[in-house]
Amino acid sequence: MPDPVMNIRGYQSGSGESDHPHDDDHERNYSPFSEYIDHSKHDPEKVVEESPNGRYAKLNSVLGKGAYKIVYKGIDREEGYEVAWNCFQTTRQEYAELSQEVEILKRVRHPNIINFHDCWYSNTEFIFITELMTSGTLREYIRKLQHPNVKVIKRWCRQILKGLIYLHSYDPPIIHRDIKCDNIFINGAHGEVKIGDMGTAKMKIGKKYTVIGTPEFMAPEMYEEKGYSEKVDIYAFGMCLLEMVTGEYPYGECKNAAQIYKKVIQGLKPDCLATVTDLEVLSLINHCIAPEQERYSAQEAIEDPFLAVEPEVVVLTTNEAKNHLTLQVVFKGMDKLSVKFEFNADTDTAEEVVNEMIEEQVLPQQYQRLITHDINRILRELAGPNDKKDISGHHVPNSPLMLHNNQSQGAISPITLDATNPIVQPGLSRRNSNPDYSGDVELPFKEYLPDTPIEELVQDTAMAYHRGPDKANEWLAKLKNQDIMTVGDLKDLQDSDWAGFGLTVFASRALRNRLFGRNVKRPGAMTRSLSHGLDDGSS
Ligand SMILES: Nc1ncnc2c1ncn2[C@@H]1O[C@H](COP(=O)(O)OP(=O)(O)OP(=O)(O)O)[C@@H](O)[C@H]1O
Repeated sequence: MPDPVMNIRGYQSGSGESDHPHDDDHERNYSPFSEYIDHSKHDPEKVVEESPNGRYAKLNSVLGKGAYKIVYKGIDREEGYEVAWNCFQTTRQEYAELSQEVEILKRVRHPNIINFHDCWYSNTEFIFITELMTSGTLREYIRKLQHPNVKVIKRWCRQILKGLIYLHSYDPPIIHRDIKCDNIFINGAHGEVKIGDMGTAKMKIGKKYTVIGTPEFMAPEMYEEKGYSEKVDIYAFGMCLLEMVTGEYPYGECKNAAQIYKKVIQGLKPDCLATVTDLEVLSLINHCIAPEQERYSAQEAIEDPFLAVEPEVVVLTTNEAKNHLTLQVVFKGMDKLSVKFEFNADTDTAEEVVNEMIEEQVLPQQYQRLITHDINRILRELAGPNDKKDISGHHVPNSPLMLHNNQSQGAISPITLDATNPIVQPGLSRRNSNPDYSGDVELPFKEYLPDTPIEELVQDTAMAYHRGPDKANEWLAKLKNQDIMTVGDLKDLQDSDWAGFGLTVFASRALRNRLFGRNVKRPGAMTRSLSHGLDDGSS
């Protein structure tokens, strides 16, 4: 086996400074920066070079230098915004070999990955234009904030993982190979986090003394020449998280790459791991730096309890009597799921409605207690100090605020919208996991003749609301139990008759909407709305 230490890229000192101890090597092969250094003395806004097509201009302003490339500020003349102009020393032959990679990079588009706009070869350099990041790297931020608070760390982690989920979902997966806090950039006032230094991993492989990663962040399998998978990015992410929470560079106790290598292949963890006291963080790090077979995927990591987003219930509208409410479950900080539903304080209880939403797979079970608790809090606040409840939890209608109403108003509208991170719901096809999908009825309105078999209505409804055959059969059994055999049998029923079927509020609403044509999607009625009630009268 070749000496792996000779095969990894320039060791960076544990002090966390971005020095490049293999400068010798660079000097031997080329001197990428010396010809540019004096430019900083001149006007930083001066255009010093243009792209072959004239669209991009390089300004006389260096944004940063790494071991391999020098990055300048540039301008996209067509769009009128600033870009990063990256110069990477390489041969024309190496550049030609990269053409396939480059085509892939051009197609990579994700809010948590730095955009790659264009590239060309010029005068011993591979030049590529990327999105410009304005606020430095995560590593600089960690140093600046000293100990970033847990909320900030969670926000960073979710964004990095969303980027990784996207890259790893390619077939074959795109492996970054050099995830570390120096390659994760922060943008602007909102603290957007993006993965950078994309696609240069392959280029670096060709360089002497270099490979693929940074020793402190390299998974054990990367040191062995047996091949590795996208899980190496998760290992590196685990090390980034360790750096975020401790402020220390992992394996800072090691003096050189050889020492790190020895520890990593023996399964010895970085010393600073022992200083992590928060058990949730520790568990997530351990799942990320575990041996490859046991290691989390990016999706599993984002679903880890440490990163789970706690839902909150908000009141959207209430009537004057404050007994008919429109509530919404919001998952703050994550556009994962939002559920709007109506709640009749006289006839519904938080427990029943939440159970129903879980039963209908509109809400994940794990939030049952939290959401129930939140709805009850809202009810208490709305009812004020004189509120009374009966033994079943229903509001007693002697409260001056409460009007009695026998009709249950609970209608639940599932909305699952996030192009990059769709929540997985049985019966909800991936086809629907795009931002244009409003989560409700997809079939066109249909007039059912009275002698239409009840099966047809039930099947259409289940399909329209993305419920599987199991649900349809369950609804059908309940209706048939009450001798409902045709659509005609249902049409003339009163609300109180519907209550006798034992269907959930959701199922009754869905069937009635389908039957009577409320809220049925017609061509052009698709909205971009994140929240779309079953019974919101929008159509
Ligand atoms: N898109 C960008 N926007 C703003 N600044 C950037 C951008 N990309 C890189 N830089 C700056 O240039 C510096 C060098 O870039 P980078 O670290 O990616 O180079 P590298 O040669 O690939 O280095 P290494 O492999 O050591 O990470 C960064 O530290 C950063 O300051």
